[in-house]
Amino acid sequence: MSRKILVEYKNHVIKLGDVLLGLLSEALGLKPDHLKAADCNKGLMLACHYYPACPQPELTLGTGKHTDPVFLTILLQDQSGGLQVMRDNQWADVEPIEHGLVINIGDLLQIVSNVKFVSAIHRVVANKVGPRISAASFFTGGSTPPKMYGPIKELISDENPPLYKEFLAADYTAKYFSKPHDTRDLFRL
Ligand SMILES: O=C(O)CCC(=O)C(=O)O
Ligand SMILES: [Fe+2]
Repeated sequence: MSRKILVEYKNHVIKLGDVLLGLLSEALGLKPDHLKAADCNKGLMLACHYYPACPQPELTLGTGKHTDPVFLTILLQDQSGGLQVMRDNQWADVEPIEHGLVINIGDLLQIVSNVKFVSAIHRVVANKVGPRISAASFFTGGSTPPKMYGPIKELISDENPPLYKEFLAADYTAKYFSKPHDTRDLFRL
């Protein structure tokens, strides 16, 4: 991707992120700007993936099973296929839709929503035909100045006590990359 296209793409992703966070705020019964005001639209990171053709796809995976340690992921995938999401304890193919984007709820949105939203468990299977290319845009949250995140106060009540403690988004990401197990559990109350 050329630098110019990348900057243009990034600007579109930021706009879409704001729209999505507005809708997600409303879905939580909050004001449309709630998640944006909490800097959930900040800290955009782009990861471009290149999966070469694999001679023995049954022996490996393109990307192992995981959840994204972020608020929201906007994923652009080519037409190869291979992305799968866990649904009812089974892997379901996320069929590529031409010019379509895949939106993933990440761990941080699960935590601030106090599990009203659940982060998507997904993986990418290897493929004999290739390469496959994808570009993932991650909203990792506000880090300058560092910001504490935890279940949103308005969503907490006696019937819905907080399920997580507060933490810095950057600490969450650091723990995610240093521990082999489910990072969401590390912040459980
Ligand atoms: O390549 C893909 O479609 C998904 C990549 C992914 O899950 C990630 O970067 O977190
Ligand atoms: Fe992912």
